[in-house]
Amino acid sequence: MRKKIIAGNWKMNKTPSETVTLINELKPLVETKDADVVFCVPAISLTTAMEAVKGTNIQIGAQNMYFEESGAYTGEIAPNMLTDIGVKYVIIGHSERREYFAETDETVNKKVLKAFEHGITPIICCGESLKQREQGITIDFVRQQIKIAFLNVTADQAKESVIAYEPIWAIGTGKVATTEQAEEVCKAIRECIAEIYDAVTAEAIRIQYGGSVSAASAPDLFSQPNIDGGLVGGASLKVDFGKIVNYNK
Ligand SMILES: O=C(CO)COP(=O)(O)O
Repeated sequence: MRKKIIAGNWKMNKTPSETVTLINELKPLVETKDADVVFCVPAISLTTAMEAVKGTNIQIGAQNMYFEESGAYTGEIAPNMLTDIGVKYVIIGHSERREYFAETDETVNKKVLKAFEHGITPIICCGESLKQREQGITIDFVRQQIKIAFLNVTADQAKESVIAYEPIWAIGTGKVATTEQAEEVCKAIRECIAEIYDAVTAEAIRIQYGGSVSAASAPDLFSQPNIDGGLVGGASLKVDFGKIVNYNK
């Protein structure tokens, strides 16, 4: 049985002091033993967020990381800067980073490999645009993203990975994918992992759904056999996140 993982992607929201306030507000609401709960906060707030969750089971994640160790890469964050403060998760290849910051399947793969070198768990994002869905190429497209993201990743590493399936047309639009649409693609992703590795790896890997997840849609989505939780944007900044984490109560 895979443990659920429910992560909030705060995107570019909340100052460091606002981060502390929001974490203190959410802390009592997201207490659960049933799921891993992760707050992915802006890089500048990682240290304060780590302090704010001390003594709880909440984990802190970054929203991006560079694939080099150190050097002349102005504005980037190195993996050992994350591990130094105890960050355990990093979102890799979010569609917003692909769209606005030139992330490609190849840079995603480099970052995934680098994260594992440092013992950081990547939350690897994939998902189709509305045009691709309308063209009927969703599964082909997502399979390609997954195959490239996992190049040279070992089976043991893949078992620890988290994949977030986020259809771009459902992000920030209030237009959540239907439970059937989300389950269909998450199942296809698991089958793709089984083809690359084996059934045991496919059974172990955790696959989230992301895109306008709300307290109302979470129970159905997270009860699907191939959906192991969610990557939540807007609703992770509100008390609603507590309801999403406790979707089954
Ligand atoms: O992009 C997302 C999470 O990474 C989803 O964002 P929303 O939940 O705001 O649609």
